[in-house]
Amino acid sequence: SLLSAGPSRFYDAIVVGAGIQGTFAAYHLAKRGQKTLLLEQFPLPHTRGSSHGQSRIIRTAYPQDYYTAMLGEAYRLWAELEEEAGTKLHRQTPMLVLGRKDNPAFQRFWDAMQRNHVPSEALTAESLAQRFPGIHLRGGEVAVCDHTAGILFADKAVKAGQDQFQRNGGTIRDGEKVHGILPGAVITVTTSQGQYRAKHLVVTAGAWANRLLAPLGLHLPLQPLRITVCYWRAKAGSPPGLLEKLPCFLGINLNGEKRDLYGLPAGEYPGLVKVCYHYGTPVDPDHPDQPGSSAPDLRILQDFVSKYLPGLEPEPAVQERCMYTNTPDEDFVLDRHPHFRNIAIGAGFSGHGFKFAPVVGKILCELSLGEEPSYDLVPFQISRFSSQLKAPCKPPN
Ligand SMILES: Cc1cc2nc3c(=O)[nH]c(=O)nc-3n(C[C@H](O)[C@H](O)[C@H](O)COP(=O)(O)OP(=O)(O)OC[C@H]3O[C@@H](n4cnc5c(N)ncnc54)[C@H](O)[C@@H]3O)c2cc1C
Ligand SMILES: O=C(O)[C@@H]1CCCCN1
Repeated sequence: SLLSAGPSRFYDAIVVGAGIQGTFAAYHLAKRGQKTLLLEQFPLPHTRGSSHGQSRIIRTAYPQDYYTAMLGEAYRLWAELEEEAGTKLHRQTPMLVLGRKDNPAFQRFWDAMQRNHVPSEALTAESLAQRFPGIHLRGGEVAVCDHTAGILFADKAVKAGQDQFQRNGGTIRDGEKVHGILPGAVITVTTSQGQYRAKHLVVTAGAWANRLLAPLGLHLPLQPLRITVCYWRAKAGSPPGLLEKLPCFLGINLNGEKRDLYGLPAGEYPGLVKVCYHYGTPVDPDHPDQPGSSAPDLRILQDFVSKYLPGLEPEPAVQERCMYTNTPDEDFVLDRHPHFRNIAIGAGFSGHGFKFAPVVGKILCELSLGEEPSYDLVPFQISRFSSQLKAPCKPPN
């Protein structure tokens, strides 16, 4: 029974899912003095979710002001974790936003960067060619450089967050899968190994979120996608240092693509540049190897690399796998369960959530404790989906 199981079965808060978001939710809860349990289905560290690998982009450039507004605090909290852990978790490198001047999506970036005074600089194709000779733009394309950007060391960051969580008194139980959540003033969580109780719960289950939420009457429009992460080698005879001198870049609708393409300079694999397509194949997170081929994404990438990064071999040298969990508008879900208000949900990070994790974790901590969140969460509310579905006609402008 629960009683005979001893006091370790009772917590102030439980967090389900130890990716980067759950790790930071747990970290903030523990720092706030909450006795917190972080549960993870796989033995840690693992590579079956969305938070593994060595690098993620951090940047202030965002088309939507509500993301840029979170980034000031995100940079500060990342630096705080670096300080606490005594490890470097990022390195600064400029990020180029590339696109056609007349492209509306590119203009939204550019306008927002001006509006929000992001330290940045516009580059013509000619000045870009001088500064970053590895990138070849084509007619009508320009670049704007975000000088605040950098690369987060993803695996190290997950580990550092979990270490600091434990240092603040938190408990991690990995290789332990949550099977059921029984809501109430005191919530009961049933796992592959036992039962735990807590007054506050955070669900940060990545691509598996709906598996846990559906039994609680919530079906979020989340689409897990399999992403092929590709690393590319310089052609024999390319100028030495070419790859290291590349910045991060985000190509908006380049080469006629509907989705963005992006890249990171060599670092994790010496001599290999990471260049990927910001989309993938719908996937069941428990069977990530099943049908649906990544060939179309690869062809998109090869065509892009051969035209825009001609110093690279047009065949990827290394391929890895990762997952996105996309919402229809690609905005996150940061909200309480509509009926069970002591359950906070963080989901649908849509391939751009890593940089925000310290702030996301703080928000989820506040939501789970029933506090007023530090940010306006309207863009992230669950109710935006139900109104979309219910409204038979467009609301008046
Ligand atoms: C290729 C790629 C590139 C990206 N690039 C960037 C970038 O440049 N910048 C950026 O900011 N973001 C980027 N992202 C996005 C970012 O990595 C994700 O938004 C973020 O990692 C999502 O974290 P998460 O904690 O929500 O999910 P996850 O890391 O998947 O964590 C969820 C965890 O919950 C666990 N879990 C699920 N169900 C259960 C259960 N029943 N019981 C116990 N545990 C459970 C899972 O095992 C998993 O560990 C990228 C993502 C990918 C894939
Ligand atoms: O969040 C980011 O900054 C990147 C941009 C490119 C696609 C992957 N995510």
